[in-house]
Amino acid sequence: MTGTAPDTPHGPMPADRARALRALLGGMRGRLIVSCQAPPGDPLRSPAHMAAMAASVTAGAPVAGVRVQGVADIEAVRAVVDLPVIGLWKDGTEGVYITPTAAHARAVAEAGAEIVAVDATDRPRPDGRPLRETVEAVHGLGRLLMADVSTVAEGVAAAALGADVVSTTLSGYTPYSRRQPGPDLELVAELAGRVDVPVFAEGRLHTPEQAAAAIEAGAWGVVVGGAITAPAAIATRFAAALPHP
Ligand SMILES: CC(=O)N[C@H](C=O)[C@@H](O)[C@H](O)[C@H](O)COP(=O)(O)O
Repeated sequence: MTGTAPDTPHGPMPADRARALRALLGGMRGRLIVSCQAPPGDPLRSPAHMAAMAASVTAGAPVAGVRVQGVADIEAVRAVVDLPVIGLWKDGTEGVYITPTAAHARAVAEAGAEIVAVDATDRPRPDGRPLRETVEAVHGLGRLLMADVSTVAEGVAAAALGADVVSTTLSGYTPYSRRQPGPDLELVAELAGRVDVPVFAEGRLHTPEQAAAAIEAGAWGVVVGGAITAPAAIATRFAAALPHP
């Protein structure tokens, strides 16, 4: 990680704020961030349930932060969890849907997320505006930006635009990226060698061994979702291992 402070559109971020944000990232080094999200239609899909999930996970385990979807969920989690929140807003299900515009990013930041996760893939954005506008909006509100990418080139481009962290979140979810059952540790390693901002491993981390391997591959931290917070997915894996699933 470099010591560079993110700039606001009106000049450099105040030194104390920049120090606080650097400290926040420092606190995630080598550690686990838990993504607390439930898909539409899931019985756990509500701000109250996600707040309880986040509170339960973080009270019982040495977790360095949580990743939370949706303005209402972020506000609910913020009220009960005293850890850094990586916030996002999924709007839609196709193409660029993770915090797709600067307006979405502003709402996520204002809901209380210290880090705003946004789709930074090389696909058309729904409002046709450049990613740079979102980066500026997030920095203007004194927050950090996590670039969710699917390839090395996307991570390099996002870091060059001012993303404060890069995450492998979307590897396997764009038509042109590697598809595999487990995490894309190759992408983690390649990105870690190419960008000088922290790289997070995220997506299909199913086991503690994979999480450790991601750190070994160069990840600053790991973000784990379904393997911890999606009961049906966990139950399915157990059932699938039995003779009569
Ligand atoms: C592709 C996409 O929309 N990923 C989302 C990003 O926030 C979430 O649905 C994932 O749960 C999260 O990235 C963690 O991944 P996993 O649940 O595999 O540990």
